[in-house]
Amino acid sequence: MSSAVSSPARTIRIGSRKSQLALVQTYWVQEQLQKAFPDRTFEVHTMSTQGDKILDVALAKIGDKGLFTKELELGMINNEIDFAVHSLKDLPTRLPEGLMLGCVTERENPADALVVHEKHKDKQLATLPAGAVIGTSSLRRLAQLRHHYPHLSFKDVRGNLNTRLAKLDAGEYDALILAVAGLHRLGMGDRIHQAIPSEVSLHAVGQGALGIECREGDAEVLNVIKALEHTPTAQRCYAERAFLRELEGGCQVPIGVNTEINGDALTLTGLVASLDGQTIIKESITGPATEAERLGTELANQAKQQGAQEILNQITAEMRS
Ligand SMILES: NCc1[nH]cc(CCC(=O)O)c1CC(=O)O
Repeated sequence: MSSAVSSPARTIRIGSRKSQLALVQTYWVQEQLQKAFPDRTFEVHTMSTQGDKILDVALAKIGDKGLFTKELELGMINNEIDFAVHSLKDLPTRLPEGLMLGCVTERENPADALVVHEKHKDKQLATLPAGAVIGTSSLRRLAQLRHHYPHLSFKDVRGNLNTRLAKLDAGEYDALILAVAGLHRLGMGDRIHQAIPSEVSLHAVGQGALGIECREGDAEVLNVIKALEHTPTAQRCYAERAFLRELEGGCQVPIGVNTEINGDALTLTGLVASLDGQTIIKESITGPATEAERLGTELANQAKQQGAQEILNQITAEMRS
């Protein structure tokens, strides 16, 4: 007599960058999925991405999108891993053929944080001395802070969070701007000196959420990762990503967003700034949360009518020269 033995559920291979933040995020995903699917096996496979290797070039000058995602995407296409966990804000708005954004997890606080050198512990952004050196690699943070606080100066900073904080503490900078979410996830929330309000600086598209990318048509994997989807975060991020997708050109651009959901309505605010912080275009749109992408695209077109395209063209030209 033969007994029918069902084949064991296939092992699911999770791809991750090797940075400390990436690993914390990936192990969190693994743990949540293991709880939801106790009979399955989840393995973590780590890979270095281009962005982990090129540390001496200003991020804004590297026009290449997907700096932190390309190797993981190749891993999925070559069937070495089944899905990849990203900080959603590092995931390009256009994905390679055959891959999709399969899940967006619940967002942490998406705001940016001011982290100061010890000697400025009594100061805030507004009261830092003239010429204080703020470390940031983000054109979005640079442009918005310049607009509100023209007395500050800005210097590029690269490397993982620990490296950046060490440079701050060594006196290379007076303060840094970092994401609240990243500091919290690494247990460094005590370094947050001031959460920067959205009136001063809008956050990056997707900031504070994790995005899980997988192969299109892999229904088994898609079904597994969907267990971690947080619908309100997903709707907000789909609107934010559509806004960015419709506006961005070849390089990093100063674009910030804010989203809110009230009942069935989603409000998206989007901002495009010139690098000197002199020109700011800020527009809002409200509509059904179920039509998130349409809202994002419409808002982008609204911003273009207000002159966003000219700002972006000028930045692209400056970056190329
Ligand atoms: N580009 C770096 C990056 N990508 C994601 C985060 C952490 C916060 C997040 O999940 O949005 C950070 C660090 C930072 O911006 O300070």
